[in-house]
Amino acid sequence: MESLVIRGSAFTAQDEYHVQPLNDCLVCVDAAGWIERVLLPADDDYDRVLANARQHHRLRALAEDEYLLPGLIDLHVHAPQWPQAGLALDRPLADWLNVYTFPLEARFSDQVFAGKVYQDFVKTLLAHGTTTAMMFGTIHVDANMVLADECRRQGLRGYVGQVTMDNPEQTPDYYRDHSAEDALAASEQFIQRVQASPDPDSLVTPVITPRFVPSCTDAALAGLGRLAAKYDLPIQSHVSESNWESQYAIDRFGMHDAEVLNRFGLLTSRAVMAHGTQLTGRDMQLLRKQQTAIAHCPISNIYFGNGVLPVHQLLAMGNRVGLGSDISGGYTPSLYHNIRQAVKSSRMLTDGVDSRRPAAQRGVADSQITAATAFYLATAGGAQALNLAAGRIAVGCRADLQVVRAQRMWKRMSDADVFERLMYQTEAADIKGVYVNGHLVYEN
Ligand SMILES: Nc1nc2[nH]cnc2c(=O)[nH]1
Repeated sequence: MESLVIRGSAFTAQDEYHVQPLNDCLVCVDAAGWIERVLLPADDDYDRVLANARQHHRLRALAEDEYLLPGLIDLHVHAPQWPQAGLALDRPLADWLNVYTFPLEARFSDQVFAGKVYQDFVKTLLAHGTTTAMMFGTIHVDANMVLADECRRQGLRGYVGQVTMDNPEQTPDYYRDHSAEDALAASEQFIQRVQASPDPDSLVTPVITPRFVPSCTDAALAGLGRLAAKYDLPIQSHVSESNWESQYAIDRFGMHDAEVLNRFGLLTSRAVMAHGTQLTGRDMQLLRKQQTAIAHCPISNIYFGNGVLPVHQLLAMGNRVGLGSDISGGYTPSLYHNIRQAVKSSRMLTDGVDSRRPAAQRGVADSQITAATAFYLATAGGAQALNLAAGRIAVGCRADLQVVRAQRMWKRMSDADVFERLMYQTEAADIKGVYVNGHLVYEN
């Protein structure tokens, strides 16, 4: 017997390029939080299930201007950077890290401060329709436990990483793991504490998190590769984010950072690498071979990326791609804003931006993506990257869902028009309810 039935019209990604509208459907959620049936009005059981849910007060009937969508999956976000979202984005990456980001992250040695920030941050993600987030924490085990606990308390599906950064040449004295051994011990301690904490809904997963190649010694990278294999855990890092970062790996290792990460066992089918704007064709093939996903962070990439990720080409090659807000390289926690930017950046990549060149030589042909593809990245693509049964309104997926109110529905619109309106105009105020594992975790 279902414990919740949601009646209304819905949209879900059918594949990388198409959206499936589900008009006036019933989404039936079982007691364990899985979608067990999706019924359309023409289905035999529809009237019986509807009447039954009504009778047992298990029905949520959406208003005419409300739509059901899968919860969004943020594949790359730095939780401790929430207090500086929207600051200092004119600085180059290395400068932004040293002057703004490292001093802020160092403050998370204070658990009270961590508690304040993480409570607000988790609430804010849910309020923007994000139901799963893959997050960097800091180097502090206790503060990362505060973040893990906050995810469980508020009902966010959280992938939480104990950050490793032990290279004295690229990290400041006041914010660094003292040695590779210390860093690995802290990571293992965090893994064991998360895994020992009660978590009936399996909401929190620890993540192996080398910050990026420059901030880690060889010993730390090698040890993290071993820990990921020992505990069979997801991995997150940055890859080829900027010209500077790419060149750094070439200077230190004589190879690209994707190859470095692979050499240390850090490119696996459970790994998610952020940005990738400077990946070469060979790097992309390596990621595809390893089934390592890329977290596309289109807003952040404008500031730090020195280029646009060719999403269309990556999907056509069979690479796994999802979407990330990259708070605070990106200024907003809204994946809706990132969906829009993903489409806009892809169009600029196609057309090029220097109008002094002949039109045919300005851009990279056939790079544009549609809102349907950007929505795929933020839902089903993210779920695939995490090997998670979620991100779609379909039988066998977790009931991670959001109810969104569409704006200005004064004229009859096709399903395609309604979908596009939702992608381009949804703001946090329009998100009326959010479910994770079938539990209502946010209501507006
Ligand atoms: N965007 C971004 N890139 C990084 N590279 C290393 N650390 C960071 C970070 O915090 N944000």
